[in-house]
Amino acid sequence: MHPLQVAVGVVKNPEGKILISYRHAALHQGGLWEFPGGKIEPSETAEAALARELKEELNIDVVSAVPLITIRHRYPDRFVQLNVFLVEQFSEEAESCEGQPFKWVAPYELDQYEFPSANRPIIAAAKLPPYYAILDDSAPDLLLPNLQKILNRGIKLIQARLKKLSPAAVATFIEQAYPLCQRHQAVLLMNSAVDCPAAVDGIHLTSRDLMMLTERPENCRWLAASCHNLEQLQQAQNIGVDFAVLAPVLPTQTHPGATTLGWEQFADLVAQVNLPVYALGGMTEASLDRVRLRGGQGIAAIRAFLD
Ligand SMILES: Nc1nc2c([nH]c(=O)n2[C@H]2C[C@H](O)[C@@H](COP(=O)(O)OP(=O)(O)OP(=O)(O)O)O2)c(=O)[nH]1
Ligand SMILES: [Mg+2]
Repeated sequence: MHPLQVAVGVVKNPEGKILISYRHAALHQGGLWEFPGGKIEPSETAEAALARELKEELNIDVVSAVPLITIRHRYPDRFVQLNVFLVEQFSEEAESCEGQPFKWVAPYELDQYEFPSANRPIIAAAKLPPYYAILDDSAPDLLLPNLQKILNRGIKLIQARLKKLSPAAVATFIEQAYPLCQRHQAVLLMNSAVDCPAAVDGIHLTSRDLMMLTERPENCRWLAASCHNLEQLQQAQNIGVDFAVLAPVLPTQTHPGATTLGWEQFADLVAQVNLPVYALGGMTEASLDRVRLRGGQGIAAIRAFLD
């Protein structure tokens, strides 16, 4: 059976607030909040349906939309494919054209609203930025200067992969790095291979640690995982990981000679799970459009943000 095709917009205004609207109780999945959108007509592209729905529902003219995430979800009574776009460029002020209540909310406030169950990964994708920097300790003296470089570049999501440092050195690093990240409103995750002595914003699981879990660890604000194949991506989805990093997409200096997925397999794997997925391996900031066209959330990199 083919899913019902739906176009959905995560509309973000210049202050970074996101538009949510209330689904009338009589509708399928009614009485819940949603991102605006609706069914794609047989003759329409997803982009055209998105523009039409946002005009009909909110009188918004879409200027540009980029793919954010695609969700396939089976409700007891309906199988849907939600083709979700990020809309940061639009004209006209939003208004309620169908009498539906709507609100602009900060990304962190999205958790306070009840959405249809298919929306959980959409909310993660809406909160997550396009770039994910991996800070490694191959040169321990450069850890803080490199972190500063990444933050100055405006990167808002960072993983500390400190596999060589002693626990004491990790503790000292966090003492300095975490307040710095908070001042820049950046999220700091610690790789699960590191014995983390102090609180940060969450954990990035190695693929090995991911496969050993049977459920999501408690008290973990953000949970990410490294994946290399479908089995790992599915495990990440099953235990409720917020986002995954899929690697290596292209050849890289850090892993010379490793077998790479290539773009086609990246797209094919991403399409099989409902998760925001960052591409890692041979990426630069300029690869973002290519990743988005293949269903990815964005770019993860070790060196690309340090040049
Ligand atoms: N617009 C939207 N639909 C969602 C979201 N999450 C979710 O599961 N859905 C589902 C609910 C519905 O089964 C389907 C959207 O179909 P719909 O019936 O609202 O479509 P529409 O706006 O074209 O409505 P209509 O004119 O046909 O009444 O997608 C979401 O965040 N936004
Ligand atoms: Mg609608």
